[in-house]
Amino acid sequence: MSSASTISSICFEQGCWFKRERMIRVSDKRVKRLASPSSLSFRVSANSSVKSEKDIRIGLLGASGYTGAEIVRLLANHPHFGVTLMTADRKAGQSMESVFPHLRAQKLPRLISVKDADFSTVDAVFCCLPHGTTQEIIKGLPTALKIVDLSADFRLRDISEYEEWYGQPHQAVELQKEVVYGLTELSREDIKKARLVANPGCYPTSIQLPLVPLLKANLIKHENIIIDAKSGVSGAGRGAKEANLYSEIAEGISSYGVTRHRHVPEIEQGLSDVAQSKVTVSFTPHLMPMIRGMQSTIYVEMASGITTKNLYQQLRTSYEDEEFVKVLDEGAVPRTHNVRGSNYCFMNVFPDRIPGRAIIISVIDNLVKGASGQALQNLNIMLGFPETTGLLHQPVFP
Ligand SMILES: NC(=O)C1=CN([C@@H]2O[C@H](COP(=O)(O)OP(=O)(O)OC[C@H]3O[C@@H](n4cnc5c(N)ncnc54)[C@H](OP(=O)(O)O)[C@@H]3O)[C@@H](O)[C@H]2O)C=CC1
Ligand SMILES: CC(=O)N[C@@H](CCC(=O)OP(=O)(O)O)C(=O)O
Repeated sequence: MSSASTISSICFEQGCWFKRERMIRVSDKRVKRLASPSSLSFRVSANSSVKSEKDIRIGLLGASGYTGAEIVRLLANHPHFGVTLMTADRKAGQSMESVFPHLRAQKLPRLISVKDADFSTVDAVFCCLPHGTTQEIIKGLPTALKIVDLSADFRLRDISEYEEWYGQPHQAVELQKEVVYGLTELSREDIKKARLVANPGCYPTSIQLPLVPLLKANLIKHENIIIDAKSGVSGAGRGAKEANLYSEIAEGISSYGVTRHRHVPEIEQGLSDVAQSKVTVSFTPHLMPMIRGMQSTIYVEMASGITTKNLYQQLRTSYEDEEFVKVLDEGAVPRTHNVRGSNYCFMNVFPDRIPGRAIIISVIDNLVKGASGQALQNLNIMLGFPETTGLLHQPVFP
């Protein structure tokens, strides 16, 4: 690491001055490359003449979708990650500005097909492809790359469970063994060492964040957990589907995936791991007439002798040092409006009218903490940057 001292430029970030080499804790090889004066200035991406002055080159697979665009938006405020490679499917060949005019202020490479991408020109990849297409593609990427996959393709450890719930054979069984499930606040140490992180689904994020600390502390029962969850329509992606037309969504709500939503095994996997026994949940998602936002309302039975004050205190203690998970003041009701556009999860606990039961409400923005924000939080950790880098903006209200 001795060459790191040759790049000791001073940076101001999140209220502190850092020497640049303190923030870069990647491999020796990487630090050497960063130390070369020419590599510190401009780099040309493989697929266009766009250059990035930032020192980590990011590839974005599925950049023309909602989560891809959200990563680009967030990276505008990241001092180190510059997007130098972007792929699309139907929109390959187009400029990002034509697909997402709100991102026009950024200098971005043209969208290309995955098959034309040169991955030797990037340091890390966010994979924002539909589930079912991702295993095959990730399997072919250079092993030196750090990858955060936003799809569901690597979230389930049990291959047969994946095949049952996703209805297709797993294409990368060997790779699955090294995957770290990236619910950031609960797996930080593993994420630091990971090469491939499976970013959690939006519903599983909003549900596991409140339930994991309570199960770990044995404060709630493993049975009769009922989850009523609601999502904005952007959760379904940008691809055209009849069910997501304005006339189908506006002025109404609809349940879907009743009894068999594919997030059930992901939620149960996470909860069972901490409970150290099988936890099952009743989970019903709903589509709401809103663009972004997600609320999970969770009904639990408390362990014998436990009160909602105990649950509240446990959550407050668990998350007191967390930047992005906030347990609100007692009695305050979390609202999706208050986390919109941000990486926050707001939660609270309420006593049910029925003795022994509690109601937990958790809200996130499905596109940020539920997808792109948490993915950026994870890549920051994987590359040794402060995990809040590029994520400290305030929610947009209303
Ligand atoms: N939306 C959300 O709130 C969340 C999404 N996720 C997951 O993140 C991933 C991306 O979601 P989202 O951005 O919403 O999806 P979108 O449908 O908005 O975008 C999908 C992207 O993948 C590209 N694509 C589609 N099919 C293929 C293919 N066969 N080969 C290569 N590229 C392809 C599309 O290109 P083109 O536009 O050119 O067709 C587009 O860039 C999904 O796996 C989703 O489940 C996870 C958490 C939350
Ligand atoms: C509203 C809506 O359709 N939401 C998606 C979940 C989005 C998400 O988190 O999904 P992945 O597991 O696909 O990454 C769904 O229910 O399938």
